[in-house]
Amino acid sequence: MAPESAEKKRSRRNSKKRARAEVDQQLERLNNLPWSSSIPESIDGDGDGDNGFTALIGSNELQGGFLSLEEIDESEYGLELTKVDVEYEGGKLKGKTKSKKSKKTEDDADEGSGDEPYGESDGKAKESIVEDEKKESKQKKKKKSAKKKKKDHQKNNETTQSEDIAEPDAVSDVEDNDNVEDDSVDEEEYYAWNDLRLHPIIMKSIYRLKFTEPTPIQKACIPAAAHQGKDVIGAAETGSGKTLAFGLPILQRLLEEREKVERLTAEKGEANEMIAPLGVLRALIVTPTRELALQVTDHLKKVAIGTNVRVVPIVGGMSSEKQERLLRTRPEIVVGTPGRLWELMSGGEVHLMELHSLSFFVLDEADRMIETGHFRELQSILDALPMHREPTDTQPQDTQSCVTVASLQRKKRQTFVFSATLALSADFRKKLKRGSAHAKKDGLNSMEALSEKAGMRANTAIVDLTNASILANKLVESIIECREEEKDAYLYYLLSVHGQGRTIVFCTSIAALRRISSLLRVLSINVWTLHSEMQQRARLKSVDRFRANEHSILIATDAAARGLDIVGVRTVVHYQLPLSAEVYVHRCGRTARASTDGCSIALICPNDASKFASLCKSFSKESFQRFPVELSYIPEIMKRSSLAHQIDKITRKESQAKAERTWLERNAESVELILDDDDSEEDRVKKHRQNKVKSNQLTKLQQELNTILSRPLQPKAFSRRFLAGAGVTPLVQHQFEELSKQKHGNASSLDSNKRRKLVVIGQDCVEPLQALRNTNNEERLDLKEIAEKHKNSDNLRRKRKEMKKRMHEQRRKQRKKLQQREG
Ligand SMILES: Nc1ncnc2c1ncn2[C@@H]1O[C@H](COP(=O)(O)OP(=O)(O)OP(=O)(O)O)[C@@H](O)[C@H]1O
Repeated sequence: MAPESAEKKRSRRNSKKRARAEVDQQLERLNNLPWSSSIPESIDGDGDGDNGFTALIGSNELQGGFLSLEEIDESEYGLELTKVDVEYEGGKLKGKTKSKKSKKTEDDADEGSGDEPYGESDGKAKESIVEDEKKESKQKKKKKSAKKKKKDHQKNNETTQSEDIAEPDAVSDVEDNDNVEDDSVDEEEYYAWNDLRLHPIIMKSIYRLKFTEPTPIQKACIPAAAHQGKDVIGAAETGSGKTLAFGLPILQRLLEEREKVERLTAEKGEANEMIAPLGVLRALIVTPTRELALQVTDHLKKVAIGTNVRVVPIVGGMSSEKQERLLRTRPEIVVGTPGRLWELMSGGEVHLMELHSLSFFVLDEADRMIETGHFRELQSILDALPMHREPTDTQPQDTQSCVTVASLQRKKRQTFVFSATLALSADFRKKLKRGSAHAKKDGLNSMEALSEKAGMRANTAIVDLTNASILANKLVESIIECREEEKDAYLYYLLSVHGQGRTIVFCTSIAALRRISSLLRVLSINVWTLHSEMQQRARLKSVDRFRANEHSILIATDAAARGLDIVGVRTVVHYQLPLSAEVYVHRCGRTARASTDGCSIALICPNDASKFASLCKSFSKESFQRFPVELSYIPEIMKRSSLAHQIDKITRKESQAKAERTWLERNAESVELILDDDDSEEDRVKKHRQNKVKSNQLTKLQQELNTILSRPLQPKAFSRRFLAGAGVTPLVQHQFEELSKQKHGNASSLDSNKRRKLVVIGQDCVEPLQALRNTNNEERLDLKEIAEKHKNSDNLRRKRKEMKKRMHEQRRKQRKKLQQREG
C-alpha cells in the first residue's frame, strides 16, 4: 500500500480537530440550557433551593383542611388515574402509570426534539451525542434490571415477618421509590379501583400490594372522604380493610394539595395562602393499643411509598427521646396511642402542638376508647383540638362577619371514626344527618359524646357494613363443652392434634395466661405470650416470632384482641370467654381476615354458661356447632396433662419460694440486716429431707413425662405398626422424626437386618377448620338444652347449699343442747 502523503495526514488531523471542537461546543451549549423542573427552585427567587412548600413555613394564615371542597376538581385525577401506559409483552400487559408531571416531562422532551436545537452542520455531533445517550440509557437499564433481579431474589429469601413488621422508627422507607418502578401490571385486573379515582402514585402502591379490588368499606368510604371531603363514621367486619378506608383518602388529599401548590406556584409565581407548607402535622390517627398503632403505621407506609409523605408511630413503652427525635423530622402523619401522644403534647412537643394545621383526625377502634376507665388522655387530646363550639346561652353568637379562625378550622378538618363494632343509636344517626348532634355528657362514655368532641361535622357519611352477626363471613364458630378442670387437657388436645396453622389462644386474665403457657411449655409445646404487663420490646418480639412461623401459637389477653393483622391465623381459641360481645367479635376477627377463612373454638365450662348464653343472645344465635373431639385421644391427653400439672405445680412452688427468699435477702441487704436462721438443727434436716423428696419426685415425673412425650400421641385403639391418616401435626411430625432417628441409630448399631417396628407415619388429625367441615355441620348445639342444663346445675347447686346449711344448723343445735345439758 502506498504511503499516505503528509498533506493528506494534516488535513485529516485538522478535520478531526474540528469535529472535536464542534462536539465540545454542543456539550457546552447543553450544559448551559436552563434545567427544566416542574417545581421552581424557589418561589422567592433567591435561589436558595427552597421549594414552594418550605418557603411558606411560618405563614400566619395556616388553617386545617387547606383545600376547601370547592377547590377540589374531581375530574383532575379521575381521568389521570386510569391512564396506564400499556405495552404488550409476550401476550401480557406491561403497564406503568405515569403522573401528569412525568408525562409533561416526556412531552417536553418530544417538543424539544422538534425544536431542533442543532444546526444542520451539527448533524454528526448530534448523532454521536444521541448515540452516547442511547448507550448510557441502555447501560442504565441493564443495571436497573440487574438491581431488580437482585432485589427480587432477596425478597424471595426474606420471611413474611420481615416484610410485614417494620421497625417502629424506620420512617425513611416511604421514600424508597426504586421498587415502585417497572412493576408488571395487568391493568384489567384492577379496573374495580377506577371509580375511586385515586392518584397514580397511590395506584402504583395498590398494584405493588396486589390489591386487585377495593373492599366494600373502601369502596363506600373513599368517595365520601377523598372526593367530597366528608367526615366518615365507618363500621365493617374485622379484617375488611378499614385502615385503608381512611388511609387512602388522607394520602389522596395530601397529594392533590401538593400538586395544586405546584400548579399555583408555576402559574402565578406565588403560593396560595390556603395551602399548607411541608413539615406540619396534617393527620393524627389515634388507636387504642401500641401494636395497632405500629401496624397502622406500617400499613400506611406501604401505600405511601413514592409520595414523600412521612408516617411516624408514637407509642408508649418506647424511649420518649427517640420518638421526639422522630417528630423533629416533622412527619405529616402521626399514628399513636393516647397516653404517649398526650405525654408529649403536654410536655410541649412542638410538632404535635401545631394542631391548627391538622386536616385529618382519625379514631381507630373508636368504641374501645369509650370503655370505662380508658383514655383520660384522649379527652385531653380532644380538648386541645382547635374547635368551634356551639353557642351557649351565656356566650354571644358568632355573626357572619365575625367567623373565627377556629370555626374555619372545624369546618375544614375531617374526622374519621372507625371500628368493627360501632354501636350508634338510631337517634344519633338522624342527628348527624341533620347536623345537630351535640354531646349532653361531659365524659366520653358514649359514641355520641366522642364524635361530638372530635368535631364531627354536619352531613357525616355513616357507612355501616356490619352484618347481623358482625362476624366475618367465612368464620366458622364452634364450642367444646367441658368441666373447668378439663380445659387445659382440651386445649392441649387442640394444639397437639389439630395444631396446623397459626393459633391464638385468648384468656381474660394474665394469671390464667401465665399458668397455661407454663403448662404447655412443660408439655413441650412452644408458645409465645402477649399481655399488657410485658415490656413493649418483649411484646413486639412475641408478635414478631409468632408471625415468623406458620404453625406458631400465641397465648394472649385481650390486649391482642383488636386490630392485630397477621396473615395465616387459622384458629382462635377462647380459653376463657370474653367479658363482652364486642371483645368476642374482635378476638374472632384475628382469623378469617381479608376474605380468607378461619375458625373459632370456645371452651365452655358450666361456670361460663350464663356468659355464653348472653353472647348467643347478642348475636341472636340459636345454635352453635360442637367441635368434633376425637375421644380416643382423650385418655392419653389426660395422662400427659395430669403429669404436666404435677410438674408445673412443684416447679412453680419452688420458684415462688426461691423468689420470696431472694426478695427477703435483697431487702435485708439493702437495710444492712443479717437474717437469723430461726430453724433448729432438727428442722433444717427435716426441710432438707423434704426438699430431696420433692426433687426426686420431680425428676421421676419429668422422666415419665419425657418418655411419654417421646412417643407420638396416639388414639387409644392405635396400632403402632400401621399408622395411617390424613395429616400430621408439626409436634407429632417432630416426634416421629425423633423416633425414626432413634430407631435408625439403634438398628444400624445393633442389627441392621432386624425389622423396624415403625412402618408408616400418619395420623387422622386435620386442621381445626377442616375437622369442623368434615362433620358437615351435623353436630349442632341446642341452646335450649344448654340453658336447661345450666338451670339444672344451678338448682342442684342451690339444693346442695341448702342441705349443707340445714346440716350445719342441726349440728349447731345439737352442740348447744349438749352444752346446756353439761352446764
Ligand atoms: N383492597 C384490598 N384487597 C386485599 N387486601 C386488602 C385490601 N385492603 C386491605 N387489605 C388487607 O386486609 C387485611 C386487613 O386489613 P385491615 O387491618 O385494615 O382490616 P380492619 O378492617 O382494620 O381489621 P380490624 O377491624 O380487625 O382492625 C390487611 O392485611 C390488608 O393488607
